[in-house]
Amino acid sequence: MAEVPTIRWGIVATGMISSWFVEDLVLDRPDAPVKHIIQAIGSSALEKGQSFVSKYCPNSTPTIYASYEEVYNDPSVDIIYIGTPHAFHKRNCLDAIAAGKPVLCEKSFTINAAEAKEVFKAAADRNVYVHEAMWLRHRPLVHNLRKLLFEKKIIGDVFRSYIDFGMEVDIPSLPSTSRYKDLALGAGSLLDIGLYSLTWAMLTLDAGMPGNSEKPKVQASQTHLHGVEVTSSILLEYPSTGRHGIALSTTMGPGHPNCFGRVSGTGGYVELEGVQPSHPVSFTVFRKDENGEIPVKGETFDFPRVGRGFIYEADNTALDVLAGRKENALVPWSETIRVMELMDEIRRQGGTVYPVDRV
Ligand SMILES: NC(=O)C1=CN([C@@H]2O[C@H](COP(=O)(O)OP(=O)(O)OC[C@H]3O[C@@H](n4cnc5c(N)ncnc54)[C@H](OP(=O)(O)O)[C@@H]3O)[C@@H](O)[C@H]2O)C=CC1
Ligand SMILES: O=C1OC[C@@H](O)[C@H](O)[C@H]1O
Repeated sequence: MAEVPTIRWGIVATGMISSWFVEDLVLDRPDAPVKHIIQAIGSSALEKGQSFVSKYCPNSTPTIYASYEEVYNDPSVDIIYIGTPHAFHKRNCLDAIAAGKPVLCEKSFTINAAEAKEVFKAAADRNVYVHEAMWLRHRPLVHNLRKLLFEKKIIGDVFRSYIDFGMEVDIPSLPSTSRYKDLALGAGSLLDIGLYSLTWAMLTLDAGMPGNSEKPKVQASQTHLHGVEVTSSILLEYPSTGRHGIALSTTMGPGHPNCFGRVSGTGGYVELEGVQPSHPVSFTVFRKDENGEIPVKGETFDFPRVGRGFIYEADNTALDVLAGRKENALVPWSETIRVMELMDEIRRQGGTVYPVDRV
């Protein structure tokens, strides 16, 4: 068997997403194009780092640091993964870039577009790789669907997409330090989960993205509870095609248990399936028959379920870094800025302000 290249990850923070990401990195995959090594872990406390390793990557032997700085400066680390809450992403990215390390940083990339631009400017100045970890954009399911929609025109001309991300979070009973409640950490449904609904809408309405994305017009409304934005309802309209997107997010209650969205076309529709828009597993195409009728049973396209699905993003990132690229082709810097600007506008209309917006 041909030797595959190796990449050594430095994981910053030991919360939920870091555990999901690391569990997928260490999956035994004979067909993986890259060998992923967990080289270092950075945490606020050594014991947290130790317990993280024994739970999520017990067969790895990373160096565990009680600071993030030491991970950035470890010469045996090839790339940094940032899994802190939104409000820390700018600082963490800037620190990693200053150490000359490539970065894969969780979504939302920053709190606002100004912060994202600051990070990309620093990356450009230092000639360092940076990539927003919008894992959805790396999934084969998404590429397959876009091909069917825009190349094969399987449902004719797409004219509308409806995407709903509902997740019940009991904000009143959470501690004030929770990332779901603390505005200083970036709490709010839009940055956390509405971003997926927006991304899905863009993926299914704009054939040109990410290289030649069209800027949609946006109308939005947001509701707040205890000062935290808990419901965002967004209407997108694409000027060149008239296509509409309805992108929804809420932490007030769960969404549909299996179908989180629908893409409508002149020749039928596609149902998007999975427990949440962040975890799509299949889609079903309902096409008009020769009589112009939509059959009751559609054609389902199912996709392999490998871990939680982070491997596609992880492999692509590793291949970028090993090839010396500075941006990822599926999530280029311009696309991250575009989405952050859209979310800034949605928050402006909806009345959601974070402390850093005022700086
Ligand atoms: N792609 C995806 O599917 C998902 C992405 N995410 C994204 O990942 C990021 C983190 O989310 P999640 O893992 O759920 O968050 P958690 O609260 O579970 O973990 C965040 C970690 O960040 C570190 N941290 C540093 N400073 C603070 C602070 N003041 N308060 C809290 N944590 C701090 C801590 O690690 P330590 O103490 O070790 O330093 C903590 O464990 C967010 O950007 C979120 O949007 C989240 C879930 C899924
Ligand atoms: O990215 C995410 O997707 C899954 C959710 O559970 C989580 O809150 C969010 O950050």
